[in-house]
Amino acid sequence: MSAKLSVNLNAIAMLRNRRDLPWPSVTGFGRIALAAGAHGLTVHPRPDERHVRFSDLPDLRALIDDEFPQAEFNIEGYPSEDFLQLVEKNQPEQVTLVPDDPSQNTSDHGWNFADHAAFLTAIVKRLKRSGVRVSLFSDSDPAGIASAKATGADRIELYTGPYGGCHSDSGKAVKELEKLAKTADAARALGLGVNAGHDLTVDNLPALVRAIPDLAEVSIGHCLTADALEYGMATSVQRYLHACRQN
Ligand SMILES: CC(=O)[C@@H](O)[C@H](O)COP(=O)(O)O
Ligand SMILES: NCC(=O)COP(=O)(O)O
Repeated sequence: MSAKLSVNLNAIAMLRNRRDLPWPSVTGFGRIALAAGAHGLTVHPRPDERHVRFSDLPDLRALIDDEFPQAEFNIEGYPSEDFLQLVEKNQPEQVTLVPDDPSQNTSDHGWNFADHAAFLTAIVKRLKRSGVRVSLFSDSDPAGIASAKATGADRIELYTGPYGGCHSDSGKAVKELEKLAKTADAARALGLGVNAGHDLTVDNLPALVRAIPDLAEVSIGHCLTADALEYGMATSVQRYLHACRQN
């Protein structure tokens, strides 16, 4: 049982955007993630570019092509015309369509597949013409999966926010996990692959992977970036202390 790991670079980009300086480098941290064994990189460009910028995408595409050709690039977002053109220009291996409003702080729900059937079907058709794998962000709702399949998509990405939000309530987490597993079962039965993401952590990931044995990929950014800061802090302070001592 193992899922592929795609590292989401949005949190790194948000930190970089605090100042007009090139660090932390989005491409640099992408390189570190892939060199450490991550299977891919994820970005979620939003219309206001408050996280990853559109100009980051060609650099990430080139990083994968030039240095890690076995890795995958996953671009997530709401399928506006601008987003679709960004995808077509940067040729990711996978695109994940998310029903985000531009004003949303972060993604907080999946598609209502029945309500958006015609819209999604046309977009999936357009994207698949350029050879990209298409995944659709999905709530834990087995009843919606037949409509997801009917769009022509290849995979769903299970929205794991409600599961990740149960970090202090193990009983609730078990219930969320059951809903995720049932939705994954419905997807598998119809031949859809299953990805998952949002608020996944080192602590809540093992139970998810056990509950969905054929989970293809998880994309993780927020907590992984928090962990990177925590586990890199002591070394960084030591380097700065060394730089302070110049006598
Ligand atoms: C679809 C999804 O769950 C992620 O893309 C999530 O929205 C991360 O994006 P932010 O880090 O920009 O919130
Ligand atoms: N698709 C989910 C994703 O890319 C990362 O979500 P998060 O770990 O930043 O919550």
